[in-house]
Amino acid sequence: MNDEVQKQKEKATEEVRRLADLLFRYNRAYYIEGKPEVSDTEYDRLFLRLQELEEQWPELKREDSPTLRVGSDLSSDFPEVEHRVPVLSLDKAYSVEELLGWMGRTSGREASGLSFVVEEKIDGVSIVLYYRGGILERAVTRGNGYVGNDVTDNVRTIGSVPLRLTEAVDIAVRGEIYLPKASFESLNRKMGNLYVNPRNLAAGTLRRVKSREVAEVPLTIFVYEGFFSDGPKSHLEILEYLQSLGFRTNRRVGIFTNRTDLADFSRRHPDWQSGTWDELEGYVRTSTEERGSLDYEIDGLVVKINELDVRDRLGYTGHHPRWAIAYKFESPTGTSIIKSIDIQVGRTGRITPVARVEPVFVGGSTISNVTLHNQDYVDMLEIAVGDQVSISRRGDVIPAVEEVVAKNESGNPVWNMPLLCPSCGSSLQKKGAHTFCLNLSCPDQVRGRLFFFIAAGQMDIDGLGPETVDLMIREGFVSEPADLYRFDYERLLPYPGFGEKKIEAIRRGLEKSLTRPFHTVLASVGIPEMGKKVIELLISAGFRSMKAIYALVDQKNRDALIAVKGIGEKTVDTIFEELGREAVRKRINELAEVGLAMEEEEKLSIASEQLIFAGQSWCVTGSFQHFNPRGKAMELVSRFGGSVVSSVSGKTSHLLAGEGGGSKLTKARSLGVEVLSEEEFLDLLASAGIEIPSADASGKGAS
Ligand SMILES: NC(=O)c1ccc[n+]([C@@H]2O[C@H](COP(=O)([O-])OP(=O)(O)OC[C@H]3O[C@@H](n4cnc5c(N)ncnc54)[C@H](O)[C@@H]3O)[C@@H](O)[C@H]2O)c1
Ligand SMILES: [Zn+2]
Repeated sequence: MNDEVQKQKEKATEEVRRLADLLFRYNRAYYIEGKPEVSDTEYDRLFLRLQELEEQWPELKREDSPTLRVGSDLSSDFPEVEHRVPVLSLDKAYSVEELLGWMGRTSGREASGLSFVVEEKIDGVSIVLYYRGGILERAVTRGNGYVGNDVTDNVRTIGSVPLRLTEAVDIAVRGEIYLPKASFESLNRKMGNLYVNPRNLAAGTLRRVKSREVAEVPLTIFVYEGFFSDGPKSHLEILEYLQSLGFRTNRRVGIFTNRTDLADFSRRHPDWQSGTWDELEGYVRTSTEERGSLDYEIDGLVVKINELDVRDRLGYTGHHPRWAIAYKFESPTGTSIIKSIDIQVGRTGRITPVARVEPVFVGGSTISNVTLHNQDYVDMLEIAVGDQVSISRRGDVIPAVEEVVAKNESGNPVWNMPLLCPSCGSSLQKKGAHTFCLNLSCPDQVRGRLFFFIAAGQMDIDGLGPETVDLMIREGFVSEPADLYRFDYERLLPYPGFGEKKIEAIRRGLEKSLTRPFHTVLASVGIPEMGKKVIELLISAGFRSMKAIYALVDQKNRDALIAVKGIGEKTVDTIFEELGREAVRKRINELAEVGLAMEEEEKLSIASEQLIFAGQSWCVTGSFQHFNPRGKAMELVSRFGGSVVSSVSGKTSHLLAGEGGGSKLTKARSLGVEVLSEEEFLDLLASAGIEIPSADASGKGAS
């Protein structure tokens, strides 16, 4: 060996050692502590580099190399059991070319050509279910691939995991347990935003020692692999068989082959995508685009050889099967530096730290502010000013700091909440995960409350915008919502920009807002936990007036509220606490005095033939002549039996598209959602005898 080569080898030895040490450490943090130290992209980069070096210098490959094993998530809280089937990781591809290259190589030797099944790679927690005689015997985590943790009691609480199959078979099944995105957001908010993503929350839940706590989290499962002595000959047959046994499988599956019997596949599974290899690229593109609209997180696609005899021949490495590969999506994550951390005072007095970061382009937009939620979140991630952090933005979700990538070098300590409110100077107080300013006349809170009150979707007061209200607060003219109705607007005349006309418009807007129904008035007050949904539940449960709601609180009748389906204990506690506060009651009573509704009017009953939107799911995009804001069109949809969603997905049946509809329109077209113009929508309403508002009735947007 000449000197140059010797030198290179020494360098490689050092790098291999360093990479292996790092990957061991990151595995531990990720799988065992559930607190990743680096982003997945960074982890994957190091992993690939190690693989590359080991290929170049096989003699440097350690027996315990992280590339040879599955990262272990074994915990000492649960008994360990041996797996009876291989439970491994997956080999990875990062581009469609790489994917096709792999498909070409693996099928090269197969004269007849193979077929490949493409599944979504669910970003959840891997689980193996063992059934004996058709009865769930054991549920075991992946562990290190050979030994896993027995979490049967916890998994039994998951409704979609069948405890008894339709046939008395002995079978091992692999699947992914996950938490739907929608449940994650609300649940995590309740837990003080302790988890960075649904996977972490699901993993944390499965490791709870008390199964009763697991049962409270709406986990669900997709199964994607079955092991049994005989039966199915292909992966498609496995999926069909699993379904017939009562398992929940993902219907979003594709099959790609250059074989001539492709038509048979599509006949057999009309709901599955099928095509030739050439069509795979398009499928990957569509899947990538649709990813944000799914109710679960996926981090890629898994491509598997369909023919089981070929699989058997190819077998496994210690790390992954040779007959499957994961195509990983580009992660919607970027890194940036925290320039400063400010705090914001919300309308309820809640204090939120916000990181100001160097602008970074993530998931389709430039981000310069990222919420840090609360002190607990900051402490958990150990965030300090000057730190380099990774920031993610998944789908429509608000941007989040996922982790610290590199600590600042100036020695800045982990950020700490100030002791005093930046707006009013009162002492802050921590309640649960959050910190509050308790001063009800705190200027930021007043501003937040009034802005909320007048906003579109709440009282929606025409002519009265945040700038005017801000001016009035600064001048000390208003501090309570009712003040807006009591103020003499003539007093604004001396201020620049205020003429008779404008003041008349404000008056008209306020006048009109006096007709808003009780549920809108109450929601506009902005009482914590008393949002539109809860108020709707209260009203349908018969608590139709402020008087009736006060009576509940005064009689301390918690049970009556808890009995309302959809209202939880925590909500009841908060409602009781809030409505017990003198300042809150005063605020509401003043609104009654200025003439706002304090009782819900009886709904005119709607004839069943008018429920023209029943069973439909509508979304809206663009702007309209007759519906301004456009939510008014959606109010009609829900009044006449339909449901309304904020983004287009496979479950959306109709899109109402006005002037200038953007990505929702494109997406709706690609998903085959029925698209209606404003004119067509009006025709539909007219034909059902539903009264149509006159064009631009609100006067907003008119010049
Ligand atoms: N950030 C970190 O510090 C860190 C540390 C370790 C691992 N990681 C991440 O985890 C990855 C490796 O982890 P891994 O081995 O647990 O998972 P993986 O990404 O290699 O994927 C394998 C897993 O995918 C799951 N899966 C979901 N849907 C599937 C389907 N339809 N068919 C088959 N399998 C399906 C299975 O549970 C399987 O075990 C790395 O690439 C990295 O992104 C990150
Ligand atoms: Zn304050």
